[in-house]
Amino acid sequence: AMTHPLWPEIDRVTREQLSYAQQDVDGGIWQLFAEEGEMKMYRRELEEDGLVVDPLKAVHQIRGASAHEMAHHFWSPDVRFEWETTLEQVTVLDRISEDTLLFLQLHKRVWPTAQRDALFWSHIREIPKSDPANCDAHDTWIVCNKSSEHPDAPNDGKCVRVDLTICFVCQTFIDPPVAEGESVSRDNLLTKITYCSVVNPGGWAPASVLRTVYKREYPKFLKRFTQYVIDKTADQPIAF
Ligand SMILES: O=S(=O)(CCO)c1ccc(-c2ccc(C3CCCC3)c([C@@H]3C[C@@H]3c3ccccn3)c2)cc1
Repeated sequence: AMTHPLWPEIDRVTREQLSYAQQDVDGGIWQLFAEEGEMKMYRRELEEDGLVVDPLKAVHQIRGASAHEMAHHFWSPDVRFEWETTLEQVTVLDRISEDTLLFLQLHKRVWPTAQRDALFWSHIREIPKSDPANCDAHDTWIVCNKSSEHPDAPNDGKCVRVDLTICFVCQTFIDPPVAEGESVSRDNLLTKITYCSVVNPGGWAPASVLRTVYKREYPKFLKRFTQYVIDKTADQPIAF
């Protein structure tokens, strides 16, 4: 709840990530490295202590599912294995509040690097209409994932612990607009997605291997995830 010791960090980081996600990808610092249909993926080449960190920013737009549906399925532990292909284990260590969970994830080993795990809080919230970040969207949702500590998941050296900050921002526009009182169909839902990720691999990994994995895995993940939500919600009433 709001009184949880992590709450101030969760609130601050979520706000910071929302504004970071909404900054335009000016061609200057961001390098377009993948483009498929409406999906465009950018990265910045960045190394910290010789480790590839390469911040990533992806923008995508889809029809047929709402911002709430996209954000909810990205956040929900129950469906994670239905779309995430790089995980071996997912554990929810703590339910910090109704909309904030503490995850421990074991990632599949990326040869020849050591196996990685990730310990992070995951917070979902709707951005109120009054918030200027919402601009003219029908609804705006954000999921923010940020590495954290937890007594039940000490960094025991069996795995290399990554450090990650991730945000998944979704905005739904009703396009074309429908008259008051008219029902909205799924075809009218135009949802814009911005996905930002900074993953520090936490220990040595060859730059060439990581950059190859990033180039392969990120486009695959965003395409697979969005299609999964569209398919899963197709015959259900729209959840805004
Ligand atoms: O958006 S999320 O929160 C979705 C919840 O799972 C998330 C996304 C990605 C990661 C992640 C963690 C570790 C690693 C590497 C680092 C060295 C060896 C493994 C990677 C590499 C980049 C590749 C990758 C990219 C996309 C998806 C999965 N794998 C990614 C973690 C969380």
